[in-house]
Amino acid sequence: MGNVPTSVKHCLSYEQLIQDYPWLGSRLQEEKCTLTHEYPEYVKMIEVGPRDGLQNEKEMVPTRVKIQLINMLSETGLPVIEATSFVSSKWVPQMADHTEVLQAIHRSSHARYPVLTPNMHGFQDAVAAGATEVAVFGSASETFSQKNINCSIDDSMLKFEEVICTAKQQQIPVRGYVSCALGCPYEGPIEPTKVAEVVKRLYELGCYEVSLGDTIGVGTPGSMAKMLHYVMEEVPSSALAVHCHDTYGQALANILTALQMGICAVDSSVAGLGGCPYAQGASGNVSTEDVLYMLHGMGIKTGVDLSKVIEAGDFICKALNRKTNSKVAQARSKSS
Ligand SMILES: CC(C)(COP(=O)([O-])OP(=O)([O-])OC[C@H]1O[C@@H](n2cnc3c(N)ncnc32)[C@H](O)[C@@H]1OP(=O)([O-])[O-])[C@@H](O)C(=O)NCCC(=O)NCCSC(=O)C[C@@](C)(O)CC(=O)[O-]
Repeated sequence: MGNVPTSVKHCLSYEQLIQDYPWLGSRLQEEKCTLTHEYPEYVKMIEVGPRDGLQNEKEMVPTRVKIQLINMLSETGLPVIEATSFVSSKWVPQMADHTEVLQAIHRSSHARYPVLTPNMHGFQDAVAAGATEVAVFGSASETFSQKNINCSIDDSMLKFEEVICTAKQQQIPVRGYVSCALGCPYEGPIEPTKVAEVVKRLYELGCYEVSLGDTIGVGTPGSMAKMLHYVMEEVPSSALAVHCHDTYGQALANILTALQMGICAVDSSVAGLGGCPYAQGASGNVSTEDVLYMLHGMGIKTGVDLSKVIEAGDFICKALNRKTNSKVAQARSKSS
């Protein structure tokens, strides 16, 4: 460690920081205690890498690679891993192997494996493939709804209602997404009241949790706080999650803002993979590694092993011949 420049040392882990600067220990410990009064003690991490992270890849990712990625993520302690989506392979060819993926993964008894199902067709295929949890995905933008799922917001709600009612009868939990919660690639800014209305509709239809998607990563702590203010007037914070893309480098700040406002469920993607096929310019989701590093540094529990997530990130980046988008993984590889 002696020859490592200070700037690099600053990139090392929280634990390493305390080891290198023992006098900081008590101060950081005090900060940790103060912070946990304001933030949740536990945050549920929803890993969306195998689905949102991979759906936009131009080259087909071999099915065995997807399976191994999910198996590695299952070893990390992540409580939720979104495995794939049952959408049209004409629209999203990368997810065409959904059945093989879902049937071959080793499911951990500690994790859940939701899959996306936009309509009854997808829901029935998913259940036949062994899905035990599904997610419907709507939008707060009319144009995005048309481009993404080929129907209006109102029509999408009719399709979701059918899925949710049938899922309820089969005791299958349904999660909901609302895309464009902080901006749309076609319509620009979206009124927070419109976001709140769509979130409320999904919640009242029976989604146990609704994830607020900053689909193109244009949000800031200011717009996140404003949007959440309106949404939380309609739906309790315990039924909300945030799903931030990092296009403008605001994702961690936006997540922190959401935590301050009582949200304790965060979507993220290993190695920061991702982008949406119907959202030009959307960069990857916030990386799971970076969110974990922030939360653990604040003394917030997740039950997830950061080192094992970094290993899974290394694996998928090598398979895709890609550099990780995670700052934490980059810093760790420089320091090792
Ligand atoms: C929604 C559909 C299926 C409607 O697609 P459509 O063409 O409007 O559907 P349709 O009902 O008119 O049927 C046309 C054909 O598609 C088939 N079909 C119909 N449904 C299915 C299905 N589920 N699976 C497989 N096939 C299906 C159906 O059987 C028929 O086949 P044909 O008779 O012509 O041979 C289509 O628009 C689609 O697949 N869109 C892809 C949407 C998608 O996956 N987007 C990316 C995920 S959303 C996202 O990334 C955002 C999020 C969630 O991460 C949050 C955020 O960041 O904001």
